[in-house]
Amino acid sequence: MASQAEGSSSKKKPITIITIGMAGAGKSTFVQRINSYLHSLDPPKPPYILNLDPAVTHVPYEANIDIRDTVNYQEVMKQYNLGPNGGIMTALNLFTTKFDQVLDLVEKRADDVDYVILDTPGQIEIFTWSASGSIITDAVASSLPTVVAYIIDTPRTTAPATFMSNMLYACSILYKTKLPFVLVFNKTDVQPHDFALDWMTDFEAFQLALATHGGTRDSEGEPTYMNSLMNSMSLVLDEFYKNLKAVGVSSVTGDGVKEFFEAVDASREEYEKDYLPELERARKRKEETLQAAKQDSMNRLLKDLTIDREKNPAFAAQDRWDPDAEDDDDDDDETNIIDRSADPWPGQYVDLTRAQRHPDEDINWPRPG
Ligand SMILES: Nc1nc2c(ncn2[C@@H]2O[C@H](COP(=O)(O)OP(=O)(O)OP(=O)(O)O)[C@@H](O)[C@H]2O)c(=O)[nH]1
Repeated sequence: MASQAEGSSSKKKPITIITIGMAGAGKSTFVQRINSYLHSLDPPKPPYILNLDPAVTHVPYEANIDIRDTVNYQEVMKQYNLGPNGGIMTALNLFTTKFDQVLDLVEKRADDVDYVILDTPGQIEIFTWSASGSIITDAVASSLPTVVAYIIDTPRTTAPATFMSNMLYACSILYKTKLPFVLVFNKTDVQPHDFALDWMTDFEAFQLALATHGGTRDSEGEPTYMNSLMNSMSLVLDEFYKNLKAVGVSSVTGDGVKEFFEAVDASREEYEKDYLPELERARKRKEETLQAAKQDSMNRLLKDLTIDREKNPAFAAQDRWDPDAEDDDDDDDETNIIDRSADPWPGQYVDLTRAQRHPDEDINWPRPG
């Protein structure tokens, strides 16, 4: 996949915002809110939106590309005999096989939009711990400046242990993706996020909250194992907090959305300074390894051919490669990702054909996990 992020052009490339968060944290409502905020600007800056949740029944915004137009998740569950999570993951795997088309559509619109927004499946691990989630994230990030918006349900994060679990999860995503990261404390209309900022900036404030929260001492008044563990982990997290931006947002009232975009715009620089050079290094390493492996295979092939020809000169004389005899089964030209803003939607489409080489083949690919 060609990187275009480093190319120079008069217009800045759009920033991709990948929204990730626990089930019910408010991802879809947040996407709807930032979408309406961008529309309300003068001049308006309508974003390009991708819905990657195949199981959602309703999204409160108009997606440009919707996974549900390509893969019927109910059908995937039936065909592959899967439960709901396996169905979502397999649907995402199937969609990922077409992601080059998605990127093409996004890149075609790169000159007209400033923001590309990805709404991810409700079950966070389906996106963050699956191969398809990584492929999608890497593909997008190698093509456009990208930032992860980690949506947190603030009212449900006021207990120190829950707060820490959520932060550890965020930390794991940050280190996995290595992308610029914005923590979005959502639902501030219900619960202001000051306590969270306090805990993130003042280590002792968190320790105090931990010590005074119920269940942290055993019957003899000693700190519990859990309490000691959380104490140690909060030290680790202290380092992690330095690497990210945090904003409080209410997706219902729109409070904090402006600050969110300031954080996103500031992340562009971070992406260019930290992520891109690392991406280039990784690419170069991969290219060198590939070249070395190719050269090695070629040397071995030539050596085998020489021995073969010496042993069987008659066969060697007939051994000619006929390019016309090659099987031409390259069906990559097939297009079936739909940009709703450009094409009419032809109806529900289930792309399972590529998973089976012939109709009665009894295989279950791609498997979840
Ligand atoms: N009060 C308040 N409620 C919110 C806010 N954002 C989202 N909600 C509510 O939180 C619930 C979950 O919101 P969704 O946007 O569906 O959350 P989600 O993370 O997309 O949910 P899944 O994809 O199903 O995991 C809904 O009832 C929303 O109305 C907010 O800022 N304030």
